[in-house]
Amino acid sequence: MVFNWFRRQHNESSELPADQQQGETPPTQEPQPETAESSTSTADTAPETSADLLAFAKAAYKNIQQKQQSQAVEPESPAEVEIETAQSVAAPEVETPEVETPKVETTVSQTTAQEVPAEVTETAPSLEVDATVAPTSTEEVTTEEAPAEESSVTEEVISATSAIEEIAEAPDVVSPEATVSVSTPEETQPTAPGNLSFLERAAAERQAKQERLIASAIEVPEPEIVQPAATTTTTPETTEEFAGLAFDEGFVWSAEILAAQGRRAEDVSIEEITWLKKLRQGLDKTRRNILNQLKAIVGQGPLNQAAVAEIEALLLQADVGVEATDFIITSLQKKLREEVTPPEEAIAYLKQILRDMLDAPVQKNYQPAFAPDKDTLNIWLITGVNGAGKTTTIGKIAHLAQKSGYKCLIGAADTFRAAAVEQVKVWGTRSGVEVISNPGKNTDPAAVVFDAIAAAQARDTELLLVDTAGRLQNKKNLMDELTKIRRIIDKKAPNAKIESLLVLDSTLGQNGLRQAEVFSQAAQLSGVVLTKLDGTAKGGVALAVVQQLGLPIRFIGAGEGIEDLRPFSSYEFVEALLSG
Ligand SMILES: Nc1nc2c(ncn2[C@@H]2O[C@H](COP(=O)(O)OP(=O)(O)OP(=O)(O)O)[C@@H](O)[C@H]2O)c(=O)[nH]1
Repeated sequence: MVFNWFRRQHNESSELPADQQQGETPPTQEPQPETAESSTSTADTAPETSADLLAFAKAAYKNIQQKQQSQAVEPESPAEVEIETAQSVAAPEVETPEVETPKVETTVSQTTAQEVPAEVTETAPSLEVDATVAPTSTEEVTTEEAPAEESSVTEEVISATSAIEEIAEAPDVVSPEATVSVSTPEETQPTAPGNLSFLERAAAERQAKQERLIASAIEVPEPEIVQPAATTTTTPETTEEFAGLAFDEGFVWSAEILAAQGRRAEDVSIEEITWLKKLRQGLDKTRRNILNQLKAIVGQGPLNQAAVAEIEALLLQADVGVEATDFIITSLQKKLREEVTPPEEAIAYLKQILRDMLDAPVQKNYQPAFAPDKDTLNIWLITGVNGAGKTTTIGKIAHLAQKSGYKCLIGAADTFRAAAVEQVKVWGTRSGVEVISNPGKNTDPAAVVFDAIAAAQARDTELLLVDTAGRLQNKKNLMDELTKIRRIIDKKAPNAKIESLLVLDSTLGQNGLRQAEVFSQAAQLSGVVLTKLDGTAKGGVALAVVQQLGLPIRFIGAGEGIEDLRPFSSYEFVEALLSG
């Protein structure tokens, strides 16, 4: 099953035609349920009290653990996966579409299958902590399960095994890792007196071993790790960590955000939690520095002049922009003047104002979810000034599309800078998506787009991402170039669904907006990708973007890694911005 990141639901099979897939997709809640009156309204199934929410988070954590364990038990021969993925990645220049297409498809499923092993691998260091206690412990475990080669070894193993079993059964003694680790030293074989019977000798050995095991177990540097990490089925503790995922405040918050959107605990995935934690962490600066104070003021009741001035200053500092700030203050004042609003409700209302603002452009041209249409060619032109994160964004979207079951291709049409093509190719390799480029110098970008569309049509590509030049020095040139590209698309792929997305660096705040205005005049923009939201105090620029440009935010980036970009959700964004 492929998780469609764009639609936030599982595709039953990425291979099925769209009409069949719809039938097989399990019904899910809209990602943003709180569009109406009450921001506290949740889906019927969503837990309501904090105790319920904690239980939900625990259940979600346990489910993720179990999924990870079952996947770890059945490894998908990572060696093969790697080889084949590498093959498909390493052959971007192959011309024959018939050969290429199945490869791309293979990459899709394998990339998905690879995720978990990759994540499990990431957790290796924590598991290796045990291994360092007993460097050969892994071998020992293997030996235990495999038939022993020599009888003396067998004997040794039998007694060691029974000792392990006994100790494992004994309460509060030692974790299996520690137990295994101590079984290493072969040279410490007991020297049982020759006149003892075999059973007596074995019992003596067992006794001696047990003593040694207990003694060594006490030496384990972290005695609190008594719980067997790999087999934990008890309720997660706050300090618990599994597969690199800690059950901490961030996990609970993320689980709550998913619960509020009607997700079931068993459907919560490690990737969604990881992303939400990252988003919240990324917006930490904006939240802590500015918007938390805003919450405090709003929570005090009707706004007096001083409070209005303070809110104004706070919002402007967060780069919310004058227009959006005015709108927020006017809406708040109206509400707080009309009725006595307890702090919690005032904050909920503030969240609703922000969500409504962020969703306004989407509601004008209603689209249920921003996603490439299945079984048709979608062409997304990616524009933006150099350094905004354009190339990185293309790579991340390509990765997301692959993972979500779309056949994807990249057209390297930023031919103005030679390095740009190379950079896009690197990201193509990372995401396992082919890049169509023209190696010649000063190639016409429109010609590259032409080739890329031809390749996309030959391969039944569903999403063609086109990198475009981002220089701003000459607005007319930019406009001419983009117009030419649009003309080629209209001619060559008249039925394609076209989006023109502007990549905007959020750390630039209001300055970025001025660039955006130039682009929106030149490029018939249909949406924005907001990058570098991690670590900026200017997260409020998202509100300025929609208010001033009237454009919806389609994706947000919160890090340099391939997983650090996701489709935008106003609900998640506002919660990350305003939840303490
Ligand atoms: N922290 C952070 N860095 C990012 C993010 N997105 C991109 N970057 C970084 O921003 C820098 C510029 O990104 P690019 O993708 O090369 O930007 P570009 O717009 O293609 O610019 P050119 O390469 O100059 O054409 C790189 O160092 C990226 O790693 C993000 O969401 N967070």
